[in-house]
Amino acid sequence: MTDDTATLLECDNVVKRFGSLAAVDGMSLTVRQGEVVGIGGPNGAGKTTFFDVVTGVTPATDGRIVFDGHDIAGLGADRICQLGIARTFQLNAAFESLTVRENIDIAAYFGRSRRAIPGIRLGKDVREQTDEALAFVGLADKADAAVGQLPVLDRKLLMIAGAIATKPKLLFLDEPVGGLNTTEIDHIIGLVERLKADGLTVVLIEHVMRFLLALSSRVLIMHHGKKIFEGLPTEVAEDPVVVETYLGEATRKRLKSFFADGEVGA
Ligand SMILES: Nc1ncnc2c1ncn2[C@@H]1O[C@H](COP(=O)(O)OP(=O)(O)OP(=O)(O)O)[C@@H](O)[C@H]1O
Repeated sequence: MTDDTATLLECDNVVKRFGSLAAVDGMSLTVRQGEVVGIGGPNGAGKTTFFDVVTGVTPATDGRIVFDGHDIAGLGADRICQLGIARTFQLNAAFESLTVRENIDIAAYFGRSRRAIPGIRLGKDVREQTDEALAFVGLADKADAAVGQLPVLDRKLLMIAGAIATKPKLLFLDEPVGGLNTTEIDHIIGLVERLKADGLTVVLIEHVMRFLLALSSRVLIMHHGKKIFEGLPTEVAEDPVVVETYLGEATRKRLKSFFADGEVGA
């Protein structure tokens, strides 16, 4: 990573309180163009809340968030998406009664520019973005299926397709492989590798360490709303505080062998 790489996102001392609980407690993060930043940490550490604040799902209590030259703290999720940050959710988020294609059409239509309702008219550009996103994730054959009938992997792919149909500059993935088996995890690793190869900047949350460490160029570990570690994937299991608060000794050993010979369980 060179020093002159463009900064895409700058979060400075971000705080989110729910009553007396500081779910995010002074998080700072810089994301540069083309990076894949992985965020880990125990349940309740504040990872999703941090995503929610940056993507406008919930407003920050305090702090500065600048994306691509825009001060986005306090903007709504629709506006932030239109500026170029797309995201997926930990749990399935889709219009259940609509088809796969209709879901992606909605993302492509509303995710790029301000639109008025009523008056939806899907232009050629929207249809092309939808087709492109469906083909990219491998859901073209299921374009007309009702979302409610999809298996777990396809539902994850649907969320990713919706996100990339907005043509983002920065993609946030919240536990993209939660609940998937090993083969399915490998499938999503391949997909994120292709997004990386296309130059997309990605920030991801994941508990599955082999996913997090295989894809990330830099890793952050959160605990009690704060960043307790930031460094290279190879350094995570060497950090005594991370081992103590999050990984445990068994995972530390598995990760050491992962970097020694490329093998680790989920
Ligand atoms: N809307 C809310 N109101 C009150 N407390 C909340 C709300 N959302 C989250 N919290 C609390 O904030 C803390 C951080 O939660 P968050 O979901 O961000 O953690 P996380 O690191 O993403 O956890 P996990 O890995 O389990 O998804 C938790 O204590 C949670 O109970």
